[in-house]
Amino acid sequence: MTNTPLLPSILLVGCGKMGGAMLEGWLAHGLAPSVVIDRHLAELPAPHRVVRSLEAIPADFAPDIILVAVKPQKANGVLAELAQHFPNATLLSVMAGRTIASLLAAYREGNAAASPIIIRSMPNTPSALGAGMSGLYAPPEASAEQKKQCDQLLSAVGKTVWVDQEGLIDSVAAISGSGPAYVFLLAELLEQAGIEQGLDAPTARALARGTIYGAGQMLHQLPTDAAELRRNVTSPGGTTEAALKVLMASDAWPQAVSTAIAAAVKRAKELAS
Ligand SMILES: NC(=O)C1=CN([C@@H]2O[C@H](COP(=O)(O)OP(=O)(O)OC[C@H]3O[C@@H](n4cnc5c(N)ncnc54)[C@H](O)[C@@H]3O)[C@@H](O)[C@H]2O)C=CC1
Ligand SMILES: O=C(O)[C@@H]1CCC=N1
Repeated sequence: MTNTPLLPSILLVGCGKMGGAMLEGWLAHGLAPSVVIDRHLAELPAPHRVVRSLEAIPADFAPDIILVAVKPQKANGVLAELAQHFPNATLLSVMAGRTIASLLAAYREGNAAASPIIIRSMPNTPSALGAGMSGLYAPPEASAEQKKQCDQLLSAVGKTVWVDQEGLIDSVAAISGSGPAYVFLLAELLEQAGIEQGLDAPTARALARGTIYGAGQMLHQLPTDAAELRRNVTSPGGTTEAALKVLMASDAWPQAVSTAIAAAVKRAKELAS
């Protein structure tokens, strides 16, 4: 654990792939005493605790932020239960698609008098390595302190951007929330193509992964436009140009990426309630 100040205390509801990735990063940064609810997590280093249900939370535990990281389709029951224990909580949702209005309605199913503040975010799994990229949206009624605490949590595991319209969180989900999967697919396809071209599997894997890492580092460290970095690789009449003619054909990557992102945004809208 480092000497950086403690992050806000959290009640993390759902410690799967995304909740777990963030928790890994937070534990490395120093998290105020926090509680995780998930049936699949065995234990946590003290002073943090894992419990199986809300009833098992210590009565005097009052988290700064309740972070909801269950599947969007499974949230309603959890929210209704949370509302009975924490009627005026600050909730940070990482759930794709689910709107603040739908989350509030589910909360009030459990306690009609509940008045939580709900902030939405869309992190990604590189958060586990401190290399996350998150978007956040807060409604006008959220206080500066509530926004600051949510930003602190996500900044501790990567970079953050705020959007000023709730609907744009769906665009964030499509680009950076789902984005690591697109990059991992590229790694798979490059590796496979390397094998097709005669490389042995470990060599193809090392080349594919090392290349994505190196290109990512260039994008991370240099202010240069991606297009210029691409042109720097592309010798006139050379090998890259031959490959890019295929990939950059209007019906290839430009169309496929645009259509894929639109499909992700559409799915987020379908998950709204
Ligand atoms: N996986 C990713 O890369 C990202 C996921 N998200 C969002 O994160 C949320 C979780 O997704 P994943 O982590 O991928 O799913 P997951 O299935 O890996 O994790 C969900 C976790 O919630 C737990 N859970 C289910 N019901 C519960 C309950 N009533 N109380 C406490 N825990 C409960 C499950 O045991 C599981 O560990 C989703 O809403 C998703 O939209 C957001 C950004 C990226
Ligand atoms: O696939 C999903 O719905 C979640 C949200 C972004 C990444 N994983």
